[in-house]
Amino acid sequence: MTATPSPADNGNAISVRGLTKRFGSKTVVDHVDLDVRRGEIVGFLGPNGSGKTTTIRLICGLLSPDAGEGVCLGYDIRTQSALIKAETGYMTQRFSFYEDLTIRENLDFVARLYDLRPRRETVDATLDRLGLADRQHQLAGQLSGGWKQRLALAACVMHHPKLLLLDEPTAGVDPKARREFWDEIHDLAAGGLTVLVSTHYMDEAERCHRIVYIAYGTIVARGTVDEVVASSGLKTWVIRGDGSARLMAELRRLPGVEQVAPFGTDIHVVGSDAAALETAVATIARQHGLKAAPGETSLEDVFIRLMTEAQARER
Ligand SMILES: Nc1ncnc2c1ncn2[C@@H]1O[C@H](COP(=O)(O)OP(=O)(O)OP(=O)(O)O)[C@@H](O)[C@H]1O
Repeated sequence: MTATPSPADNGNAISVRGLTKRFGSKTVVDHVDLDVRRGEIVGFLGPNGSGKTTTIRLICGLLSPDAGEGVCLGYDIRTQSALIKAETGYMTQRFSFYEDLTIRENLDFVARLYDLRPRRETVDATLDRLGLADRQHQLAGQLSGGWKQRLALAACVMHHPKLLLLDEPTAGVDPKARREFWDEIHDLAAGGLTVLVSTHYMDEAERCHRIVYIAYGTIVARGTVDEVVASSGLKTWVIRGDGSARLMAELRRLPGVEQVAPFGTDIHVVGSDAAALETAVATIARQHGLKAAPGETSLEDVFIRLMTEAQARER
């Protein structure tokens, strides 16, 4: 397929403005602006039902927006969805295979579907590229979660897309397989592929070049992980040595304390009023003869705060 890409993308693989989608009376994507540079890995985070999947589908033209506009890979998301799909790999939350076919047979099926030629060489190259060659004759149904996911990724990149849209690709996959999957994603991005990936995992967010946080269909934070943590204005103290429920309950009652969470035998105490937080922590530490020290605010602390704020706005 050929078409002249629009010059309006300014080097971005994705550039959308005011993207809005309603289902019935509910607005699930609400004036979303999003830019993703070519070769960038952007993490898309947010609570369940916040609009991540819907936004991804709008970007690749699987759904049409009720309002808003944009370009993806230089093509208009409203009118050129076939061209976008041809150059995009989309891994959905529940990828499926023929369980009674081997890895090779599954990939061969996908290659036929997309009329990829030369088919045999394309499948061979994909098996090699994703480290699947040694297992090519294993039945898909007998693979572990990590290998199934690798097969799904292979099926998505076999046609050499320019953009990968990954919707919670590592749900239910063990940490080692997740790490290998992310190494693969970074290799692909280093080769020029652009990746937009939705996830609920903090460690995965930290492996993205940039993150975008969406709540109730609205983007409420974006930037590098450090930028998002810094812009939250949250401070964290760590009280060492007593993670008891009683101590946590006492802390929660004090002004300046917004979040209290146990980490082993430590307690992490988080708040946005630095002075009030320090007073609260010092009071409790003194009363109980415990040590307290300033700690690092985690991305998880920031996301919990963003979620709480978004819930309060919705009420
Ligand atoms: N086809 C549809 N018809 C009606 N409502 C829908 C449809 N698709 C999604 N929704 C609703 O839109 C909202 C956003 O859903 P979406 O799947 O985009 O969220 P998400 O952020 O991807 O969630 P999760 O993290 O759980 O995958 C949800 O309330 C969902 O129930």
